[in-house]
Amino acid sequence: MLTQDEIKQLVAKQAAQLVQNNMTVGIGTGSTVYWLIMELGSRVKQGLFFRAIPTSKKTATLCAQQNIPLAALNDVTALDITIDGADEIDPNLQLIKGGGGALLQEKMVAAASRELFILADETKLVRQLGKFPLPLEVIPFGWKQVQRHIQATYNVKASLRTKDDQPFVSDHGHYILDCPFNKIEHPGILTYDLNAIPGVVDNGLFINMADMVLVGYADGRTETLQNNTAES
Ligand SMILES: O=C(CO)[C@H](O)[C@H](O)COP(=O)(O)O
Repeated sequence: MLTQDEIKQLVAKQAAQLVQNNMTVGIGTGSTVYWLIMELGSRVKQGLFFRAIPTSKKTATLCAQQNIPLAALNDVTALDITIDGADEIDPNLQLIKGGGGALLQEKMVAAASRELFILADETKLVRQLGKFPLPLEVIPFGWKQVQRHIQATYNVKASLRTKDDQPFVSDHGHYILDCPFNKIEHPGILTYDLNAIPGVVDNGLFINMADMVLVGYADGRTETLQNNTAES
């Protein structure tokens, strides 16, 4: 049986084969994507040339260490593909992302891509989104107002994400509120409602964005799930 980390390596290795010469590729953030970057680094050593648009400072640093050429989102008109991880994936391939705090840049890069390809180990598949606390990226000014709004509207206790006993600060200088909705009945509606709250920059729901999910299982199998439904 494979460990979770070995499953991440397995799917990352397969996904790295999607990258072809001269492509512009969005590179996600997280422990699964770490293995993707390592694999792409080896392919670059063997002569592959592509441009990476990183979704976080962490990913940019890892790509640079692997000699993967980087470009900024503003330097390109469109990306061929973005490969990223996810925190939860429902049967319609709706996602919760942002466990690593990079949701804003991840969503912008994914939105500019012709295809969003998600890598996951089987623990990320859920029947309904919401067990994983939904990250809300908020501006630090008046963040407690947003927290109160979430409590009053949804009866959900949003907690300020911290790191070393200090508020976690995103690459863009924002805070993150983690919101344990538990069950999200209508993610497509919730994403609009949340983003309409003053002070919210974005939320971790990725609705109708993923085209494919490559899932790895502990027994070494992998499976590709395709997006064939629209969100209710
Ligand atoms: O959204 C993300 C970062 O903001 C990651 O893709 C998500 O948290 C999954 O991470 P991992 O591959 O480490 O399980």
